[in-house]
Amino acid sequence: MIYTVTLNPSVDYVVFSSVALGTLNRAEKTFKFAGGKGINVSRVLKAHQVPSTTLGFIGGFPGDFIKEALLESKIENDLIEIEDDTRINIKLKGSSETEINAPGPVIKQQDTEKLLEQIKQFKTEDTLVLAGSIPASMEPSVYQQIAEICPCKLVVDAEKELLMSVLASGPVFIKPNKTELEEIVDRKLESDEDIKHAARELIKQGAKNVMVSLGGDGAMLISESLVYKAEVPAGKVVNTVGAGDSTVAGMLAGCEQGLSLADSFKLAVASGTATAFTEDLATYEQIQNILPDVRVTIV
Ligand SMILES: Nc1ncnc2c1ncn2[C@@H]1O[C@H](COP(=O)(O)OP(=O)(O)O)[C@@H](O)[C@H]1O
Ligand SMILES: O=P(O)(O)OC[C@H]1O[C@](O)(COP(=O)(O)O)[C@@H](O)[C@@H]1O
Repeated sequence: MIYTVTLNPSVDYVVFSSVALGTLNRAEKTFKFAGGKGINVSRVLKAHQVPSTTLGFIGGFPGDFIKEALLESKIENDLIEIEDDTRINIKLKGSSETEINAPGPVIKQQDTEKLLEQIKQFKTEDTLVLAGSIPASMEPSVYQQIAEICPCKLVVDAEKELLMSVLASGPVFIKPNKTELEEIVDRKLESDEDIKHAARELIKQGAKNVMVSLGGDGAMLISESLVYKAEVPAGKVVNTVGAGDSTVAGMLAGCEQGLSLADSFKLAVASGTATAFTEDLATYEQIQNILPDVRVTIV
């Protein structure tokens, strides 16, 4: 089983509107989606017909919205109910994309312990996807703690210290975007060669594979001995929220379906791009339509 863990889920409130600060703006259209990185990974895995169970903390009316959405999509969950409200993140789609992600609810120590107990029960053949930020009330060491007790394969998509803290546990893959990788190595990455070297620094610290997403420039997959680059087709970008999560889900789906590393990577990038070209997360058909136009090469 694939378990996705989202410590800080969100309702994503997507607002298509021109934005002028300090005055009234009227939106053209709005959408509410069940979000947060692990939840998005589960939703796109579902599109690939790969089952998963989503874990984490959920509370209040935004929590009810997310549970309802998971139920509707027939995604299993073992979410822990908390008293505080799950956050609402604002995604403004004007002439450019602006995001405001909230800090998240208060998580009590006893609830963190419940989650750790759930994770300890996983089997060696399971996969745990640990993704996204942690609520401001949680200890930053929680990712490291989870990685250390996790008895199965680990996949991580998170920023800076959270990501760094799990490397020693040997995640099978991690997915920083280029900006996140630059922040980690504390320098600008101008070329594929620069990205490769930066990714290999994380491999030296324990990561098995590093998938670096490059927005409209596609992605790179770097391991100790190989480097793949994927280029994406041109298209109309509608909403990139969840594109990175879709990439993670596509990679997992490919591996789960027994595809080669290169073909899994191709499916990952097609999944990310298909999501960037649509309002919500991509459907199976949208991903399949993009797939033949993704070009993967060894660099
Ligand atoms: N402008 C775009 N055009 C085409 N594909 C895109 C675009 N932006 C994102 N994607 C796709 O989504 C993937 C993840 O996007 P990225 O922005 O790098 O990740 P994150 O959402 O984690 O910041 C990319 O590797 C690519 O496949
Ligand atoms: O946990 P964080 O880092 O605040 O990110 C949460 C946000 O990221 C998302 O999961 C989207 O992530 P990506 O665009 O990186 O795929 C949203 O659903 C959510 O609002």
